[in-house]
Amino acid sequence: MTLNDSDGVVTYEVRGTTAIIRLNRPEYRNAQNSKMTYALDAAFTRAVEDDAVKAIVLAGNGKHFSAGHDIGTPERDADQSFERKAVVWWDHVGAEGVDSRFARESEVYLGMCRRWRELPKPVIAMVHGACIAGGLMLAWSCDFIVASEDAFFSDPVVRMGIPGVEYFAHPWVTNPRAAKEMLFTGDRFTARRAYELGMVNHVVERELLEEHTLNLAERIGAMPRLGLALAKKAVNQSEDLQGLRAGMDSVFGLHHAAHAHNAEVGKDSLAGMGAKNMAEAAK
Ligand SMILES: C/C=C/C(=O)SCCNC(=O)CCNC(=O)[C@H](O)C(C)(C)COP(=O)(O)OP(=O)(O)OC[C@H]1O[C@@H](n2cnc3c(N)ncnc32)[C@H](O)[C@@H]1OP(=O)(O)O
Repeated sequence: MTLNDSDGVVTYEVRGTTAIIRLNRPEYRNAQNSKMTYALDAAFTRAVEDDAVKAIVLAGNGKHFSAGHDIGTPERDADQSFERKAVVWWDHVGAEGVDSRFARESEVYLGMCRRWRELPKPVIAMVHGACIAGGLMLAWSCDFIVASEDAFFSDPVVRMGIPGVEYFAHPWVTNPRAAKEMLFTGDRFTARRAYELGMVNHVVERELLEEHTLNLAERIGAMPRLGLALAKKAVNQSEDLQGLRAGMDSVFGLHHAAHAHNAEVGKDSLAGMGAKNMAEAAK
């Protein structure tokens, strides 16, 4: 069964006991706007609610897994025009200052990724090509990351004056020194390096990526449902006791200090550099 959301920015397919959700803006390297994020949320919900689905795979169509947040396509989000869905009480504090951006990023970036991390079914990120900034957030909120040899990972947003992506898991999914290297240099970490750091579970040849990931998902899906859900919660709770959740909350404030600084000096944090300049700077 294959279903597309109304705009096709995410596709949904079930094979065996595995739901495969794919980011689908290949022409923009799967740059994420709110339309995609909400479509992704709907796809995850669909997979959770389908009793026949035991595990979920998250992938990207086209050359790359994801180029991160949309910082320049015609459909990119604008804070003031964002159609808020859940953070309704923020609607009552006006929309002239930081509130709009804060509401949007709380919900669409940090909030959604945390919600997906808590899905009661196992989720595997199947990563090929670029997995940059907002792309990391998606991969990190999954339980496993399986990467092809050509995959690379980076968080280059210090170039925009921002201290890392909203879902600030860097020191937990790697280690503090590697996190600083990733942030201070903006360098791309190869799949092998990410594997050595413990960020990635398996690295496989590109041609074998899908087969390997789907086999893994089916194998995991054969485990008892409740056992899996509890084991997932157990590990997530352990990470939170090691400070992940509270750390992210505290860094979210620094993130917004950076946005406020950029606004104060007359820059647009994200669109300011633009995707082309970011791509050029990373070479
Ligand atoms: C807190 C912030 C969080 C964030 O996530 S900020 C976003 C950070 N992301 C980046 O810095 C990635 C920038 N993009 C790249 O480095 C490269 O791209 C890639 C390595 C991902 C892919 O390279 P290649 O395969 O050669 O494609 P291409 O020709 O550079 O891009 C194809 C089209 O996709 C657009 N695009 C790429 N990334 C983004 C993006 N993140 N937001 C919006 N558009 C993007 C380009 O501009 C271009 O578009 P056109 O065909 O119209 O020239």
